[in-house]
Amino acid sequence: MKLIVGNWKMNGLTPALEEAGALRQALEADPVNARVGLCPPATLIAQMAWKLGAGPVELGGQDCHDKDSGAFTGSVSAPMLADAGARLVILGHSERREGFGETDADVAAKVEAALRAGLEPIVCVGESLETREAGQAVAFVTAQVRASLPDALKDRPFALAYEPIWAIGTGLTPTLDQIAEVHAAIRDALVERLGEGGRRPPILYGGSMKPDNAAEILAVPEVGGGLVGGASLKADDFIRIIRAA
Ligand SMILES: O=C(COP(=O)(O)O)[C@@H](O)CO
Repeated sequence: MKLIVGNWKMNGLTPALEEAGALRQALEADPVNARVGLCPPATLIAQMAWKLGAGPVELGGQDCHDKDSGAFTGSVSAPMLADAGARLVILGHSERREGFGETDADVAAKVEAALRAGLEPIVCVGESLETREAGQAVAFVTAQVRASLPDALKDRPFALAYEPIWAIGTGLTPTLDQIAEVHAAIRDALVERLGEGGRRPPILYGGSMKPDNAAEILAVPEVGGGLVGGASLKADDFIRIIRAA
């Protein structure tokens, strides 16, 4: 079963809760054979948890601190996300790695924090355009996989997300062959890193996934779902992607 997760990034005020309600209603009226997650800004998680109830949409955070509590002004911990109603958390997104200087070691520490809180991490990796043009995409991404995943993941549920940085929010996407090549390499790196535990996690694709390209991307071998940005903000678009799964 594919896992389709929406990442609202820093978008969404209280009225956007209606989109989550519309998503729940649509999926309850016409269920899909896919797991669906939504990661709104932290400020909306608790209200959205009421809106979504025990329905078919799981809630997630977009980041967490690696400590459970303490003097870290402005940060949100994994136990806080879980307390608000989240079950998932996106970690190591390129917008965190690039914009906030997060290293692979930082991401691994956050993954451990997420696991302590009972959250299911979605760990993001992906290369820049410069790295791809230098022919280093596979080497770069598999190095990120090896260094961002702590041993604790061996027997815990989690997902990987391959998100080429140059495809995020640009309307550009890799070719299907390029996606297949990187996803196969990620699977090999997962098994090398975590043994048998590396065979199970879904490897999502993210980066300009839209209603009109979702079906072909989701059909690529080893693509276990999608991590969707802009197209998850409106329930109608997001539902079309979910139905493509
Ligand atoms: O960043 C992502 C892709 O964003 P798009 O707007 O879909 O290009 C991914 O994490 C989903 O947010």
